[in-house]
Amino acid sequence: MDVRAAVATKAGAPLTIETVQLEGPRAGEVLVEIKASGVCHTDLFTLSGDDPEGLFPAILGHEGAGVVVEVGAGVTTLKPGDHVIPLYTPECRTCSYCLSRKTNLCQAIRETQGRGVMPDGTSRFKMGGKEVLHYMGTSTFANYTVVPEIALAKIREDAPFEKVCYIGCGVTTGIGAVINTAKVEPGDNVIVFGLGGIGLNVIQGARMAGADMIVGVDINPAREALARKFGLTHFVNSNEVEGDLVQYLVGLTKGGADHTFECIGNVKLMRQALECAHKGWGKSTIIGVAGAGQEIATRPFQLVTGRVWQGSAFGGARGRTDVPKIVDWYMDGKINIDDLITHVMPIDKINDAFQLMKDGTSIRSVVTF
Ligand SMILES: NC(=O)C1=CN([C@@H]2O[C@H](COP(=O)(O)OP(=O)(O)OC[C@H]3O[C@@H](n4cnc5c(N)ncnc54)[C@H](O)[C@@H]3O)[C@@H](O)[C@H]2O)C=CC1
Ligand SMILES: N[C@@H](CCC(=O)N[C@@H](CSC=O)C(=O)NCC(=O)O)C(=O)O
Ligand SMILES: [Zn+2]
Ligand SMILES: [Zn+2]
Repeated sequence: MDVRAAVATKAGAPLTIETVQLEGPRAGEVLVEIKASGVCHTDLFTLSGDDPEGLFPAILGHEGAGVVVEVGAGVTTLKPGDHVIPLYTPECRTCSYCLSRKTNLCQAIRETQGRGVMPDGTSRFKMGGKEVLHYMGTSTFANYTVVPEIALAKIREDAPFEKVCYIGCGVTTGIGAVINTAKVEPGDNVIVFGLGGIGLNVIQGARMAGADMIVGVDINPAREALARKFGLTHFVNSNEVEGDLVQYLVGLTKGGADHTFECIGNVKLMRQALECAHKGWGKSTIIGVAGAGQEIATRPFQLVTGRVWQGSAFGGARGRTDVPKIVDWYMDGKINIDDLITHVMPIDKINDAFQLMKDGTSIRSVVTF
């Protein structure tokens, strides 16, 4: 079938809207009509050429929501008409990672996903007779996509696609990092570096967890007002801090934070986030994704003296199990998504969504089909 997709032809180039041929679902796969997709900083990161796994030409997008159109042979848990959110972290429930109960990083299809192909090693997308690659196993910047059954969360049918698509990455990543990975406790002091589409959800999660001080660090002063609505208690514009930012934050939190989160993807800030965690017990969680060749560093003494450095992918969430529950939280008014979706536009305007992100004007843009 012909589908409309925003194609990333090469690193650094704008996406182009194209008619692409999509083959139907093979065994274990599902054809999904994508109704809406958020644009995450990770899409921009891969498009920029910084992603060591970035491959072109490809159809990016990993924050979608839509409806099942057709299922391939052997698919038992989904049927046409079901509403779904594609998962870049699948949940097969049978691999050793899933069965360990120690991680959400299901590895059932990770190798082929990283090569931009379906689990059988081929792509379903073609343009002008040539293969176009999948991205993160989801490729939601197309009005139809094919996704493995294990990478689809079935969600309730009354949830609006334009809002809950954001649960496909940003909401779950931010709130999940607080609840599942860091396990923030009532009364904890928290510092969040980066108040964008992820960091504001970390703030929202910290408030849900009952944190006391919730400090946000950003260079964009426009982020303060919205962050306060989500639970921020102290805003720090790092461009305005005189002297050492780490010392300033340690002073503000009277000895360091119980938990810090890096939500930018900057290795220097990852170090600062670790070093302003409390001596003896402070935990620093890296969420931001850094480019090829970037490495983190600190004095080992920072860890010897009790700080813990860890990371979080997709908020530690097991997608098929947890995503439907997060959709319920939204529908029950327990979490705020609406105020974070600052721009909605047709897929034809997707390059505007990237520009708004680069300019620091948007929190989340959602493209519709
Ligand atoms: N680990 C995971 O599972 C996931 C990781 N990510 C990553 O999280 C990071 C954040 O993504 P988004 O929130 O969508 O990006 P965003 O662009 O919406 O937000 C980034 C924020 O960082 C701020 N910032 C930039 N440079 C700064 C600096 N030097 N000091 C202080 N603040 C600064 C910006 O002003 C902005 O508010 C990205 O690296 C993204 O790739 C995103 C989703 C999932
Ligand atoms: N491909 C990159 C790393 C990209 C990355 O870290 N992705 C995150 C999700 S970011 C979502 O917006 C993730 O979950 N990673 C786990 C994984 O298995 O990919 C690189 O090679 O550095
Ligand atoms: Zn993302
Ligand atoms: Zn698995």
